[in-house]
Amino acid sequence: MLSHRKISGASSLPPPPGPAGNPLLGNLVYVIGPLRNNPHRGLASLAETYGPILSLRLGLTRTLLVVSSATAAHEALSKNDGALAARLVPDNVCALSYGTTSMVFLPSSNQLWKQLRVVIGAGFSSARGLDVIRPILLRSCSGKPVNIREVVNGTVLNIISNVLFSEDVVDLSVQGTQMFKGLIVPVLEEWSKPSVCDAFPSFAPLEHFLGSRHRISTHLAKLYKFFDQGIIERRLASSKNHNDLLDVLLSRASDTSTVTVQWAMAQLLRHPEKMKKVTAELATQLGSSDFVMESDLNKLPYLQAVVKETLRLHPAVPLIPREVIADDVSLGGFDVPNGTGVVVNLWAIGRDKNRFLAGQKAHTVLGKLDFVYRPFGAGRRVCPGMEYTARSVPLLLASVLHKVEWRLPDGMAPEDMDHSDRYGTVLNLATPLRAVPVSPV
Ligand code: HEM
Repeated sequence: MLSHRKISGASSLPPPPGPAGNPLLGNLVYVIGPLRNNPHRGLASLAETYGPILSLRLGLTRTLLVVSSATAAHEALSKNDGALAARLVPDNVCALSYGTTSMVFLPSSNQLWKQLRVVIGAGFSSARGLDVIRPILLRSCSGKPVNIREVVNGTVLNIISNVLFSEDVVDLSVQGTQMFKGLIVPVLEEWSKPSVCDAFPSFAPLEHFLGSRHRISTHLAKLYKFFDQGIIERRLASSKNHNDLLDVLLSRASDTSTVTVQWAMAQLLRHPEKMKKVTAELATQLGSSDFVMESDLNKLPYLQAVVKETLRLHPAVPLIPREVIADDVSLGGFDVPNGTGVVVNLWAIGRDKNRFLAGQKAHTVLGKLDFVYRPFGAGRRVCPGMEYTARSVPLLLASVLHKVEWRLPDGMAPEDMDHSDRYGTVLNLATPLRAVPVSPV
């Protein structure tokens, strides 16, 4: 549940601008209405009217600040790192006490949070696990359409579970992926939606018995059972932190990487001349070698730029939710009281027309970008998978592309592809990407 802290005393600074709201509900109707689906787009268009720092009121007491420029994000996440080091905890993640035990939501002062960051940092800083990318190449160039997400996801889950538990979660030869996805998808879907309890905590008991909290508890219980009795039982049984690490595996690590590879493939299929350039780079640099190795990556600057550009246009985590936990905080010259929720809109920042002249056109500024737009966040809560992803996602993309020619199914033209997105726990393609792998001539 969103915490309701005491608002600090009067400030001489003005509050940020924002749309007028109902006296009782504030902007709540807007937040659980038009902003419920694709909030990254709705918030970006509000920023066009109200500027890079705007405020929304939820109910009588809760204020949400939306940050939509790189400068304001830097001020929020880096300069005010300590003051904004807490996560905004939405009501929906409180089911089965998830929000109070998950590393993603624990306060940064919590001992378990500190321990888990060390565990993850150590596990993901080594090259361990990356060799399981190879099975992607075991697929045949069948000439039949395949779902790119499914091609990549089983492998990603195995990379991550190998790093965390030294064991495969998904046996690629059986249908483990499907079973796993069937259990996790409903949880992720529910988590991504705002709840009326975010503004009115007193509704929580009702939600607990009838609403989304009840549904999430049921789904989560099934998922925990799957892991406790399932494929990785032996290993996890000896790990004291297994649910905490499991949470990282489920909610953060696997879908973010999969969806990034999927978006990169979508952009390349939509821009065949860029696809040609990236596959030519692979052919020149890797020659007859069957597998892409991590050591090959520094010979593939164009492919690396494709990944960066993908993260700019389609950040897997488009909104970063934080909460102010200190007094006397100001952002962009506005007063930001203790207890204010702050949402950094990475999607809007990556498409800032003043900064990226290319606007929404992908690949035209390839190579010139660095992570200035922060697709992994910043400060003490920066994504602990950042460095690992910088190695694993290019390696995954290279493995999908090397020695395979990908075509759109059913004679579809690149301009007919559906490029719209869908906000969930990660920013996904609204229409799953299907393509046909064939052996290159
Ligand atoms: C394309 C891949 C990924 C992207 C775009 C991404 C993005 C992000 C972003 C934007 C945040 C919020 C950071 C902030 O608040 O400043 C985050 C947090 C997090 N990420 Fe990632 N991530 C990716 C992959 C991974 C991987 C592979 C892991 C596995 C270790 C991971 C684990 C986490 C965790 C545990 C947090 C919460 C950290 C905390 O609150 O202390 N992520 N990620």
